[in-house]
Amino acid sequence: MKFEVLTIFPEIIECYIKHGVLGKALNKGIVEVKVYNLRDFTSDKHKKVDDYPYGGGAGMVMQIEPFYNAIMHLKADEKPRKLVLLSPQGRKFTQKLAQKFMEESKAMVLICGRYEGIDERVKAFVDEEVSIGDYVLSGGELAALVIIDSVVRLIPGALGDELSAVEDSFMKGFLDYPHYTRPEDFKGMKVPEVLLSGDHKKIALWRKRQALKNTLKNRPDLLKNLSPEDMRILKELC
Ligand SMILES: CN1CCC[C@H](Cn2ccc3ccc(-c4n[nH]c(N)c4C#N)cc32)C1
Repeated sequence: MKFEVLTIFPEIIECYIKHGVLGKALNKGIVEVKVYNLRDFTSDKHKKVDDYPYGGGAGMVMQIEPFYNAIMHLKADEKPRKLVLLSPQGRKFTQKLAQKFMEESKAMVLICGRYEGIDERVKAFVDEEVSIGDYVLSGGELAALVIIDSVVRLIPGALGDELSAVEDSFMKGFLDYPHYTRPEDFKGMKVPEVLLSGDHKKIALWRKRQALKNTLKNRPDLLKNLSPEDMRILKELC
């Protein structure tokens, strides 16, 4: 899968993608990320990308020309790609949408604005407008990284043999169970006995109960379409 990112801060993207699962997926050739600086698609000597808003108001708005020039440059190879604009006005990004992007797109262009936003006419050249959540960020780059990270995790082989995104919370429809590692006793805070028992059936049941308990407490909205067994466990918790 190929990601092409349009931004005025390429370093934000370039720094993050070197690390962790994403860095390994890049080294394996499972994913490719190319970052384009929108200033390289300007036509003035000052590489200007913003201007005052028509109609007045605070702040600056990003001009359409650098976005248009960059998109036309990418489209010159005539390869199919999904163009995604990151914006607070977009549809909510969820695990389900990450799965859809992974399944349907061989290449994605992630378009990152800054300032007060971008000229509305850019939307005529994009396929999707996506928001990662109901809070205001300073630009689209963090959102682009969230999308890249969550989509790459779903690519077969990206997590390595021992791990799988299938086990990720949100994929299962509820939150994750608690995790513990050494030491067994930290200042009197002990690891739950069941995790030391070696009884895998008991451990699995304990983890399921804890996951459902966490979900009931923090994200009851996720508790839909539970299996009869999970519903039985949930009822015991209520
Ligand atoms: C005061 N203004 C308000 C509107 C947004 C301005 C900053 N900005 C400029 C471009 C841009 C792109 C995405 C996001 C963003 N914020 N929250 C999310 N979930 C996003 C996503 N995806 C934010 C952005 C600041």
